[in-house]
Parts: sequence; structure tokens; C-alpha cells
Amino acid sequence: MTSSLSRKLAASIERWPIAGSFTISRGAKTEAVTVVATVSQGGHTGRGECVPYPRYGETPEATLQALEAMREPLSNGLDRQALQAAMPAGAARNALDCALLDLEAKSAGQRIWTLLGRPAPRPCTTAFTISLGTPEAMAAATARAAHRPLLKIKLGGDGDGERISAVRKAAPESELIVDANEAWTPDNLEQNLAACANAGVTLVEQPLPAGQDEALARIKRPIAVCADESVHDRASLEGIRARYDAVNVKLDKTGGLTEALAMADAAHVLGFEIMIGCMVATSLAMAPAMLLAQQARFVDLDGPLLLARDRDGGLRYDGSLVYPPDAALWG
Ligand SMILES: CC(C)C[C@H](N)C(=O)N[C@H](CCOc1cc(O)cc2c1C(=O)N[C@@H]2C)C(=O)O
Ligand SMILES: [Mg+2]
Repeated sequence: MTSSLSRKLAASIERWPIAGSFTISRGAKTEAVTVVATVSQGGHTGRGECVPYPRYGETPEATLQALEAMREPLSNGLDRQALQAAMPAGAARNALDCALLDLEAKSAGQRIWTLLGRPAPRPCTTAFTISLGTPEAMAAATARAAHRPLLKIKLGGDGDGERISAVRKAAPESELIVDANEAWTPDNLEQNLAACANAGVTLVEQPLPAGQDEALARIKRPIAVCADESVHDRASLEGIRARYDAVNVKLDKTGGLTEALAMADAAHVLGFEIMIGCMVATSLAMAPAMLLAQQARFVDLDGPLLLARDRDGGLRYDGSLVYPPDAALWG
């Protein structure tokens, strides 16, 4: 006989075409590959979506396998609290943690923020990402997005000074943040930071490779520097304190919203500014992050804006304003 605590898991890989392509220092993408977990119990179903990241040794197939391995523990009653110790931080736990949160909300007939004792999310202004390219191509893409209040500019190493100055000319009014995705070196760090400061950039994300970022503690940083690849969850905060001013909290790194909320609280206590970030994914992956967006200095939840098509019932984007999810989507 199945106990009433028994939860039934399903998981699948999904492919979502990107409108055109998306390029960062590590290469170009034409589709978003996500993994969706659904957990059913007592006539209710919760779902969560994650993006496995090869940079962290993750693949869609291995993520699917890691989820399948939780089928039996879930059928034996594994809950969200126990999940935190049962799986490591990363994409697979993210999908399951978010599915269990959605299931909690749907089973209780209440919104998840009410159950978690958090304020109801309000619409937020998200960054809009400009792909890495030549200064001319980036300036043209920026000009088309110059009406947006916050732009995230992907940089990639050689020629970044020319790129950021061309971008600034194309969007004189927008707030600019940049993401080098680990492409700078200790030798060009100060020159590139100065070019960004001259262009009025507010924040530089992950300039140096994770694990090779000690130089950030030795220099006078003219702009706030934000850790992304160098920080994953609460356990990694202490080690980056002298190097960074802000942290990019992503649910695919923390292994879900449960740890992300705890990480953001701990980061605040340590004096870090918060960015809530995302990978290229559908609204189902963005929806849980809306709870964290409320306390973030920077909201970077533009994944669906880069897709050729979002999932049905996705988040409402009005320009760069992103609205909280309907219950049918998540939470
Ligand atoms: C839609 C934007 C790209 C999302 C966000 N604004 C952003 O910049 N996120 C990046 C993460 C880039 O996402 C990558 C990079 C990569 O090399 C490979 C992938 C992805 C991704 O989303 N899917 C594949 C695995 C950031 O902050 O660094
Ligand atoms: Mg980043």
C-alpha cells in the first residue's frame, strides 16, 4: 500500500530554441537545454526547472540520472528539508527543491511566499543581456535595447575597452553592468576595470577565473565586483569576502530556493550586495527566483526574453518589468 507521504517523481529533458544565438566568453548557444522535475502527491503536482551547466561538470543526462535516483526516497516520503542533505547543491537539487515547494503551495492552496513567511513579490526591473561580439555588433544590439533601464553586457577579454565604450555610446541613459565570465587576467584586470569605470559601469561580474581571483583582494577596486562562478552557496561566501563586493545568487548553483534564501540572508549579514541571476531557461526557472528578487540590488532574470518562445502561462514581461508568477505556473 502507498503511504499518504509517498511522492511520485517524473523528470525530463526539454529543449527551447534561443531567438538567434547567445554568446559569452565560453562560446555560443542556439538552444536552452533544461531539465524539468514534477512531483505528485494526493492529487497535486509541483514542478521545477533547472539548467545543468557544463562549467560545473553538469550535463542534462547526469542531472536526469541524479533526479531518478531520488525516485525511491521520494516515494518513501523524502521532504524538502531532508532533500538538502540528500543531494549536493547544483542543478538537479534545484529542480527538485522547486518542485517540492510548488507542491507544498498547491497542496495547501496557498501561495508559497505566504507559507514561507516572506512578503508577496512585486514586479521588478530585470537586466537585459547583450551577447558578446565585436564592438560594432554589440553597439548595434545595445542601440536596439537602449530604452531598457538596466543592461548586462557580456565581455570576453581582448578588446573589452573598445566594446564597453562603444556600448556606452549606444545607450547613454541605461545603467550598465558587465559580465566577463572569467575571461580577464590579473595582467589586464586594472586596465579593464578602469575602462568600465570610465564608461560609468556600476558593477563588474566575475572578471577572473574562479580559484585564480586573489588579485581582486590586492587592488583598489574602482567599481563593485560581483562573484558568480566563484560563489555557489552559503559555504563559499566566507572564502571570497576580501575579493568581492557582491554575489550573484543563482538557484542552479545553490541547489534550489531553500538554500538560495538562506544564502542571500547570510550574504547580507556579511555585507555583500545581492544579484539574483539565471541561466537561459523558461519562466518556470525564473518564477522561484522572484522571491529573492525582492531583496536584490540587481535582478538578472531575463532568460525567457532570449528564447524564441517561452512556455505557456509564463511570467509577464512588460519591457524590462517582470511580474510575479501566477499560481498555475509555480508557487
Ligand atoms: C539569458 C541570459 C544569458 C541569462 C543571464 N542574464 C546571464 O547572463 N547568465 C549567465 C549565464 C550564462 O548562461 C550560460 C553560459 C554558458 O556558457 C552555457 C550555458 C548557459 C546557459 O544558460 N545554458 C548553457 C548551459 C551568467 O550570469 O554568467
Ligand atoms: Mg555571470
